[in-house]
Amino acid sequence: MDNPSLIETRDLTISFGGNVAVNRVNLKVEAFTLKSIIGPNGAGKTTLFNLISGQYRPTGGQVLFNGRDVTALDAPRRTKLGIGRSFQLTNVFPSLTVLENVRLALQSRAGVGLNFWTHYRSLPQLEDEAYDYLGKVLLDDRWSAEASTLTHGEQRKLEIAILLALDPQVLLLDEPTAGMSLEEVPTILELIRAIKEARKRTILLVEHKFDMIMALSDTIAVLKEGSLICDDTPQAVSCNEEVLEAYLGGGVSHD
Ligand SMILES: Nc1ncnc2c1ncn2[C@@H]1O[C@H](COP(=O)(O)OP(=O)(O)OP(=O)(O)O)[C@@H](O)[C@H]1O
Repeated sequence: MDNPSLIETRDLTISFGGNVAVNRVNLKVEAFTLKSIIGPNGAGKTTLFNLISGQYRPTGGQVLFNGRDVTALDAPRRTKLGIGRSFQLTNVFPSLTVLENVRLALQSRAGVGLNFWTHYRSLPQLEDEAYDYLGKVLLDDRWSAEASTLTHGEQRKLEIAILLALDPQVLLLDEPTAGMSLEEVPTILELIRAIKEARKRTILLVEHKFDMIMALSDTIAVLKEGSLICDDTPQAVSCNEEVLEAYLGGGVSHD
């Protein structure tokens, strides 16, 4: 038998009241590739992410990770398996410094937990490593700042550094550059490109920035009103009639 896709959804569905936000979506994400999920506003992109990461339970269908059915697992268990998702602020401790936040992620990955004292010897090493992760998102110069004092763009960078420090097999990036200044965007773009080119991680990306999607994606999945209407190479997607129609009729945001 062929190797299973790293992530697969089968007829994945969720409704909120009468509103079917994700409708029988069959998606395959191959290991070490970057797939973007696009679609007009309200198409179900973030909801699909929440279903894959375990934040939402589907009303129908399955999520498989490495061939294993993980539909019944909650988000922390899926994170442990290797499905990592950055959440705006929910995994940032506002009163700790930027460096401490990343160090905590490294400690949780290493299973060191929050007990600093019994493991004090490893702290300098973890701090060096945390500092390196901050360097990757160009936030090292803010290492000593309290997280609550960061600008919106800096907070997003910190979330990405935390996610990288957790070292998941799959990175779910939901609009990683949202709220960033124009000068900050290229850093994140280059970081995602470097992660992709290292071919050690699999990336699922929701983005509205079209140029970024075209430049980075191996494949692009297009959602419209909760349904998957196309999943193909950037070139094929860009000339797909149904996709063009979905956007022309659906009001794509060009931010
Ligand atoms: N917790 C929820 N309760 C009720 N409805 C929800 C919930 N989460 C999502 N929805 C609905 O699901 C649909 C899809 O929303 P979703 O945020 O996934 O779209 P999106 O494609 O990410 O949109 P955008 O590009 O604007 O971020 C919308 O109609 C939204 O109102």
